[in-house]
Amino acid sequence: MQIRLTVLRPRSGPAGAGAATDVLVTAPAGTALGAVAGALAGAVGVRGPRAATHVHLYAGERRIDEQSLLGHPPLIDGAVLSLNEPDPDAAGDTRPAAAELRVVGGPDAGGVHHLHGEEIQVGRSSDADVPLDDPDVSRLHLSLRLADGRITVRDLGSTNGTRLDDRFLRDESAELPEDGLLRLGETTLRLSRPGHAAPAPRPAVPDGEGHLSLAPPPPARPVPAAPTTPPEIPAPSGGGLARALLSRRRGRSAEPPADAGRQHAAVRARQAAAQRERWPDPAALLLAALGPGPRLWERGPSHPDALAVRLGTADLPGGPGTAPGTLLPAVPVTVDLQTAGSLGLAGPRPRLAGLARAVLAQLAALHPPSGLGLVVVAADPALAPEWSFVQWLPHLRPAHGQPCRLLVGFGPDQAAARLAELAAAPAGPPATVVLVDGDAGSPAAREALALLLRQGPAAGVFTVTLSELPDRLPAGLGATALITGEVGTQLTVDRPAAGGRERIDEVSLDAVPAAWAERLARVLAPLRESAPAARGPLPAALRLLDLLRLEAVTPAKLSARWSALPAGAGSATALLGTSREDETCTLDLADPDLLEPGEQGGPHLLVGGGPGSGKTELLRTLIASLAVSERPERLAVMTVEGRAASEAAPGLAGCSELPHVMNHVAATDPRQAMLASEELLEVLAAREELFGRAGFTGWHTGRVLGKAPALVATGGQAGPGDAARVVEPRRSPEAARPDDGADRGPARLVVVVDDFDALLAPTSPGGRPLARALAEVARRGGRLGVHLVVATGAPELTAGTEVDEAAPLRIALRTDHPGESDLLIHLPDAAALSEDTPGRGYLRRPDGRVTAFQAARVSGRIPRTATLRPTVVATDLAELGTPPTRRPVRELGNGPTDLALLASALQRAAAG
Ligand SMILES: Nc1ncnc2c1ncn2[C@@H]1O[C@H](COP(=O)(O)OP(=O)(O)OP(=O)(O)O)[C@@H](O)[C@H]1O
Repeated sequence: MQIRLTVLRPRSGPAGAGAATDVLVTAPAGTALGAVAGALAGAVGVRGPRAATHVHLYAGERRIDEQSLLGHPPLIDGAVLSLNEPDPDAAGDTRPAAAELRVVGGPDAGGVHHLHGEEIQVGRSSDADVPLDDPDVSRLHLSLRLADGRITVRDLGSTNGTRLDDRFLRDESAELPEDGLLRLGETTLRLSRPGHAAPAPRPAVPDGEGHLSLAPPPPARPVPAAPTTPPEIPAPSGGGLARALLSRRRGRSAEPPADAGRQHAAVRARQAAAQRERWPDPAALLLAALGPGPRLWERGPSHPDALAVRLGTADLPGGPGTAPGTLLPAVPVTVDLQTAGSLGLAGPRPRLAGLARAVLAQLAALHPPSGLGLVVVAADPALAPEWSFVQWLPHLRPAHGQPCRLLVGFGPDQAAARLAELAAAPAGPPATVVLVDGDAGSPAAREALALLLRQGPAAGVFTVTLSELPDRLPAGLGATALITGEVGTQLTVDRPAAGGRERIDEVSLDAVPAAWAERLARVLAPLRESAPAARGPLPAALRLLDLLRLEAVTPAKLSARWSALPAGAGSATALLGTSREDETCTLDLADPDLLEPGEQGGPHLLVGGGPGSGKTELLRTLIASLAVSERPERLAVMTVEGRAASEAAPGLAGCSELPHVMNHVAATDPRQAMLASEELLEVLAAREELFGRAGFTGWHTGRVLGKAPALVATGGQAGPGDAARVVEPRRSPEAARPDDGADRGPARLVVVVDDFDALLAPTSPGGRPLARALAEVARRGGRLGVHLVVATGAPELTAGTEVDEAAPLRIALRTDHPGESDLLIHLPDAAALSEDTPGRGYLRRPDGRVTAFQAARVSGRIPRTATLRPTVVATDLAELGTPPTRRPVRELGNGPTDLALLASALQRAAAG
């Protein structure tokens, strides 16, 4: 498990007080805070002998018990821990508030202020109860008076005045209605009752690994259409039904003019409200994230407003149903990135940065990471701190094997790398938005950016570029938004429109402060979408022996299991690990229901995944699990190693000690490979001859019922053991024959191949014939009781081979690219699996069901001596765009592996 936290140094301490350090904590699931508390203190420079024992950590105002588990709230991604004292900034206002004032637009947007007391002053001064960073707002601009459940607003003689909805307030007070809009300077405020009509929060379930699994959003809300028809007017009082009918028959034009005016005003208000609802303001975004509410991550790739960003508000013409010349007050001005392809933002730095933060914030809050990836590039390293908040956004995680910790390009090298990656092969969720702050940094990066501007949109990559000077924006942008100045700030938006282009002047921009953006990003940091196939927590790691209830494995327990098995063809059931839906994840290679009609025997299994995803361990687990499920006379295993094993990567060699494993083939040895391919072909031929049309299962069933088909004589000696013997050449026959001398007929044979892709390489001398023999097994083996389990590290190489096509059981462990996952399980999901959880994957069954599972381990050491050492490493913003240093998994202890313990018990059970 890895979680990213921030540690605050005590404010009351010496130099550096209050400084924050971001850290990456790596620890096994179940680690308590106490195990890393000293290291967390060390990360902010508080060291010494006292550090480990006298460290107190607070989340906000609450002290965290040192027994609290890492990965569980509050110790989850994005958390801020303060050392030895509560975080004074986190003191929440828990008093019930009469009303809420939201900053819905302007240069300091996003704030949500709870109103307490009788009089609240709003202004630019830091002494104001609601301070606003807007140069066009007076120091004390207006006051709000709360009395008798009503709120009145009064302008305090401000320079630029105050507007309440449509009216300028001079010296008089006016009542502020709910949803009333107050406009002062460039800022727009809206009054609302706290919690009023607040949607129920969506469940966000801790997964124990530092994340919260977010329940899917409720079914897509229809996009509120702008109302066009005036509302129905109630029948005039006293007129009765006849008059109402008459007025309707006469049509609306028959209404008196005063009513028409009311109707138009109502339509205008509804149209404005619908547009504001459709394009939420920054304060609404923050509340949706904090909920988390239904609007969080509401825009999947097919959402009608996907990738449309709100840049500010303006008074825009009303739609049909409003009087000619009507302006809708303070309605959102948006740019649809999918239509425009690219967007350039230009203007003075503080406002520009605030606007760009608002753009990124709404992309991240409204779009799920599965539908949108974000990349942030600033070739000028001095600009990087401006973007530090993006490190908390889950949309920047390199889910597709990009060589970096985070999808950022800070500094010229990283900038060039990110842009080149995107220009070469835009890999990512359905869409990617790349924000490029300033010049791209190098000729190559500029070229890549130009290519992205031209060709990116067709590949789902949309660019937002920032420049202080409009003429430094790259050419060929689809839309621009130019900020006019630091005072009287306005935006001029130029965007595509039906039949051409459209320019909108006098737009009040939405800009959000850096602290607001960081707050939103930290709220989003731990959230993960619960994929349909991966709902609920999976354990980080588990032990096969525990899962098989063989914590203390003895020959007697194994013999007892085998004795309970019915006679007949036997099974080939393997318990692989746990899955959420079924608890245990089991597959049966002998399941006759999974075969085509007329076939008997069972299907084959294909396993794929990137380097270190846990393929070999999964094969070992499967072999061990098969061995526990069946006695060796009825189930034999042949292992094939496509690549040379080494001490560090022993491959399947450890399985050779299991009495079921008849033959271990190193395919890198051409002679062994050749012999193995001949043996396999002989097995198939001998079994076809022996079983005839009955097939493996029919033949065995017939024998149990005393109706065995006539045995075929081979070399004068007839016997069902012949077919089995051809796969037992490396072992003494006694090891495979039961002591009772009973001849039970050929065993079911499972051929387990690791690194199958290596067999297909032109440089593999023995590989080709072996691959051809395996293709024959794939084609003919199922009904003969010969099953294939094949692992590939290169699904693109093995796709389309007979082995691939004959495998209705399919597993994808973590892949480097969604395409590889798709080749394996017909879903891209395995590309999003973390490198920190080897053995995690998806199993696709022949009926199309896909189950997330965690494979159990069998080659670990017994748990008491096995551990991962927790580490705390300070992260450096400048390094986030560079490849991560992989920490080798260090297992302590030197006891026997579970596989060795199991092999010894199985050998004794088989012999006894
Ligand atoms: N189910 C599991 N649970 C916990 N750890 C695992 C599991 N499977 C694998 N690992 C860890 O991941 C490491 C890599 O596993 P493994 O060698 O099986 O991967 P691989 O996909 O075969 O890699 P490669 O393609 O490089 O051969 C192992 O050393 C082990 O520590």
